[in-house]
Amino acid sequence: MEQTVIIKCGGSVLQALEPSFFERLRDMQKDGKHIILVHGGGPAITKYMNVLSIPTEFINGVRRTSVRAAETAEMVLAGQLNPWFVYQLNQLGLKAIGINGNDGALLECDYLKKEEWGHVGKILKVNRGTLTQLIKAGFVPVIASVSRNLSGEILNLNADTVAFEVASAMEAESLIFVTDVDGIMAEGKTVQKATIDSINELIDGGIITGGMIPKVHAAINCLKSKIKEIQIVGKEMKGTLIVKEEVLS
Ligand SMILES: Nc1ncnc2c1ncn2[C@@H]1O[C@H](COP(=O)(O)OP(=O)(O)O)[C@@H](O)[C@H]1O
Ligand SMILES: CC(=O)N[C@@H](CCC(=O)OP(=O)(O)O)C(=O)O
Repeated sequence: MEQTVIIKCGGSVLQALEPSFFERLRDMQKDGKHIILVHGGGPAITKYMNVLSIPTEFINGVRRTSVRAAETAEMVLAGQLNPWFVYQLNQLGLKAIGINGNDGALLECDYLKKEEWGHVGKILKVNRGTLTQLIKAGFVPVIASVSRNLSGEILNLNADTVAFEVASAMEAESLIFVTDVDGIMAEGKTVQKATIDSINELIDGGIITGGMIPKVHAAINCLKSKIKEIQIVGKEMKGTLIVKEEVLS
């Protein structure tokens, strides 16, 4: 859909977003952009898992998810953070509507690899019509990164991956990852422009680790699916621009 912008807000920053972020969304709307928000909530899921004495395990930024961890993820993402975020957006006049992968059959999912990852999902299809209808009705869809498969089992989805899949299905013009750091950092500084090659070097060199890995993988997949503009930014919306290859000027 023309002029669609996907903005993914990480759980690391979601509840610390500042008025300038919401103003930026309003400005984008005034410029005729269709906004779709995707949010995570990793730290809050971990917090509740600790309360419930459920062990936490991450591999390369992705949570290995037991049944109880999946139940906690659904409860926290769809039951707590999504309504909270929608409320904030509505307060500012953005006409937000909260959905998860299960609502309007938005995300067709199944197990990524059950023996290895447990209840982590992979997205088979994004039902573009659900989002298009909401946008046409003037809503800002706010997507929580959890869904169910056809048998009703809960699947925990990495929010960076959801953002990429939604951006790709909607043929979005840009995807912005908002996180708790000002983009990709190397040698103590923000990398202003990163290419697929430079990202792979930073991963191989152990500079990009943990939660940054699903983000850069999603960004690389975006480049391959022709999304023109991809950014990883902090709360001030400043950070790294990800481009296919560096053009020498
Ligand atoms: N090279 C890097 N540059 C920036 N952040 C990095 C890098 N490598 C690892 N990280 C980690 O990635 C984190 C962001 O990912 P994550 O915690 O999953 O955030 P979110 O909840 O926003 O998805 C940063 O806070 C930082 O600790
Ligand atoms: C499978 C998987 O890793 N799911 C994530 C879902 C939340 C998420 O992605 O939150 P952030 O955006 O804050 O990282 C998790 O359980 O933490």
